[in-house]
Amino acid sequence: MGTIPESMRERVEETRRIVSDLHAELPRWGLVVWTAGNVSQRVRGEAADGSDDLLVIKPSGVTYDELTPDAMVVCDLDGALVDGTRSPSSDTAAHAYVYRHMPEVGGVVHTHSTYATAWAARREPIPCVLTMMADEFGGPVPIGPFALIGDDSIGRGIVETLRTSRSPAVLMANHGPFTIGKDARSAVKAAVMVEEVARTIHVAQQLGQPHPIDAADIDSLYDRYQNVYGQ
Ligand SMILES: O=C(CO)[C@@H](O)[C@H](O)COP(=O)(O)O
Repeated sequence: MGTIPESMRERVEETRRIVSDLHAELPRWGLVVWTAGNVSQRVRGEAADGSDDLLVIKPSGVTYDELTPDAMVVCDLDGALVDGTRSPSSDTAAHAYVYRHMPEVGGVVHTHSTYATAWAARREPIPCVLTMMADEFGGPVPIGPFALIGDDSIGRGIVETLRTSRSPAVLMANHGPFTIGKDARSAVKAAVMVEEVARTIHVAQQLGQPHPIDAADIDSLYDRYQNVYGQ
């Protein structure tokens, strides 16, 4: 097992608190059952290429009411355990792959939220027919390839899909949503929003054919929301 560099210790402990708190948002927003979801955040090291970055993630199979900052696990970007008393999430390899190949990403979330996962089961991208989708996703929410857990397959599928999309969410085929963000809070927001639009558009489709939004309007909405909205 590696060690946390002295220069990163304080930021790692703060990230443990952040990631522990954000896991409580998954059941709060109805995104998980039992332990079926995880949140991680990158802790940047000293190396310019990010090779000494670390990630903080939940321990595998632990229910959300048992999670505390001290229970959070620290890994390197190969997914190897650096600090922690329990095994890291079974999705750690996927989170680590995303951090290695998308240096701008600071947070990753995975859930099996019902409506988004139903779209994943059908391998159907969520069409951009809501202004909320244009705001948050800049277009459709794409489908990633079917990939088995256990190696870099899921992470590779996430990166290959999101590299060609403005969306911070990808629906991995027959599995469920993975989301990314500049930090873990942004990735949790994307997980909440992808479940919301998956539900709304599912309802809309029960009533008829949703009307598409023109590409120019999607661009305008996305630009405003990403660069003007909020504080
Ligand atoms: O999708 C899977 C397993 O197939 C995982 O997302 C688990 O559902 C959550 O695993 P842990 O984070 O508790 O290891």
